[in-house]
Formats: sequence, structure tokens, C-alpha cells
Amino acid sequence: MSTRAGFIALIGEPNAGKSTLLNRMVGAKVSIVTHKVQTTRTRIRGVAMEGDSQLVFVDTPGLFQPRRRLDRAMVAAAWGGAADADVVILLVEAHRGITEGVERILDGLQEVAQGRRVALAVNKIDKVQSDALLGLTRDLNDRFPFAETYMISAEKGYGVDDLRQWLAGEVPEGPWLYPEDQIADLPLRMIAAETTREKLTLRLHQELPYQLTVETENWEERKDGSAKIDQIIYVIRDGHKGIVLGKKGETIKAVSQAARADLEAFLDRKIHLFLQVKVRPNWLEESERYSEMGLEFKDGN
Ligand SMILES: Nc1nc2c(ncn2[C@@H]2O[C@H](COP(=O)(O)OP(=O)(O)OP(=O)(O)O)[C@@H](O)[C@H]2O)c(=O)[nH]1
Repeated sequence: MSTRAGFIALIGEPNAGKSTLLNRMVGAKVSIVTHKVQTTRTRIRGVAMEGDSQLVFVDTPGLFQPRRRLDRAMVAAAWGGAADADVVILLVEAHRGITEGVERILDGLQEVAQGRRVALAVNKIDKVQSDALLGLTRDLNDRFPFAETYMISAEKGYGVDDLRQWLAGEVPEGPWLYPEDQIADLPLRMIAAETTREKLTLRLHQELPYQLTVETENWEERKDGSAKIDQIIYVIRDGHKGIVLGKKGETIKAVSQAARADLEAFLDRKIHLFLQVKVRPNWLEESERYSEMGLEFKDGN
């Protein structure tokens, strides 16, 4: 039997549930899921097998109105992912409906849609009454000619199998792109940095996680099979450093323990994790920070 393989981009507003859907499709945790918005910065791929088809997911940053430089880089990465993909899935939150952000994405979709199949997935259907869904899917299909419409709950798993089966038939015929057992192609250093950033995001307040970044500085393989990982958390102000450290270093200690536990489970080996906080007022403007995150640095303000 012939094999199939292709790239699938998940697009949608921040918080639409892209990471949750990706994790469910792939069946392993490869991306960050938190209740805070704008957590996904890099284009993380997950690979799922469905019959003889290989589905390579590109999890894009949330699409939103770009204001600052970092915002613009994230939006460019998101649309870049969609333009490279064979199939695009637009996620819309059932209970929020057609927001301004969704309208903007629909406008942008017209451009990247050429030659690509675009499916609509109305997510979080567990949050609404089913009769409300009909009007919403009709309105969305009036605005864009979606190839298919799925009503799903990424969190509960409703409709996800149907969507995956449809995707399996949509991706082009061809050899598989990744070894079957590979679940994520992110470099381990980046996975380690993302893990720490996820723990920081869970513990800190709204604005702060957005103003910090984590980099893996050093990764040392030890003879006993363990790894020593040194990471730097860059913040933009002295005051933020104190917040990240917490009273008597409590916050950073908790972050470090939680990140280490996750990494040990993921890598199945002992990890020694060392975190350091540095103030770097301009990191949001520094090009190296962007390449570390897998983003392109854009000139201008
Ligand atoms: N009730 C409900 N909540 C969901 C569902 N799918 C996702 N969520 C929640 O919505 C929030 C955002 O989900 P994410 O998967 O992080 O969203 P995202 O689109 O990847 O967000 P960004 O990374 O910010 O772009 C999380 O708290 C999820 O648990 C769903 O089907 N039902």
C-alpha cells in the first residue's frame, strides 16, 4: 500500500486550543499547554501516524494583531507555518464565536489558502449548547469555503479521531518524512528551555512571562548517564528578577523542581538543572534571542 505524508498547520487566535489539539493528535506532550495566552513562540512539530499516513503538525504561535517587534515575529512565524503546509486547520473557539481576531485570520487565510485544503475545527464544544454551534459553523462557512467542518473538544477528545482520519486522506502520497517513533523534532535544548518557561508561566503573573525568555546555555552529558543542564532566564528589569527568584528563592526553586521532574520523565534519565536569572533590558530587541526561539528577527519597530 502506498504511504502518505504531509504538513498540517494549526492556526487560530491565542488560546484557541492549538497546543491541546496537537498533543491529543500526537499522543505525547510536545508543546506547552497553559491557561495563559501567547505561550507558544516556536513552530513546534509533532508527528502522528494514522494508518499509512504520516501527519506532521506545525503548531504555530497564536495569530493576533502585531504591535511590538516580538509580536510581529510571532505572527510572521504563524503565517509562515500555514504557507508551508499541505493542509491548514483553523481553530475557532465555540463559546467566543467570530471575534475580531477570527475575522482578521479569515482575511489572511484568503492569501495562504491557494492550493491548500483548509478545514474548520470549532473547538471547546464542551462549553456550549449544541444548537448554538449550527449558526456559528454556517456563518464561518459563509465567510470562507472550508473543505470540511469539524466540531471538536481538543480537551475531551470529541471529534479528534474523525479529524485525524480526514487529514490522513488529505496529505499527499509520498514517503514518510520522519522515523515512525519520532514525536518531536525540536532540539532537546529548546525543549528543555520551553519546559522551564512553561513552569515560569504557570507561576508568574500575566505580563511577566511574556517579558522573559529562557535559554539553555550548556548541556553536559555525564558518565553516570545523567545530564547537567544550565539555563539562563532573561528578564528586562531588576524588579522582575526579584519576582522570578521569589522570597528566599522560593519561586525559582519550585520552577526548577517542576521543570526537572518533567524533563526527567520526558528524557527518562536523571537531570541536574541549574537556573540563573539575568537582567537584559533589551532582550526583546536582540536578534540572537529570536533565533534561539526559532523566530526571524524583523527590522523596524
Ligand atoms: N473547555 C475546553 N478547554 C479547552 C479545550 N481545548 C483547549 N482548552 C483550554 O484552552 C486553553 C488554551 O489551550 P492551548 O492549547 O494552550 O491554546 P493555544 O491555541 O495553543 O494557545 P497559544 O499557545 O497561546 O497560541 C487551555 O487552558 C486548554 O486547557 C476544549 O476543547 N475545551
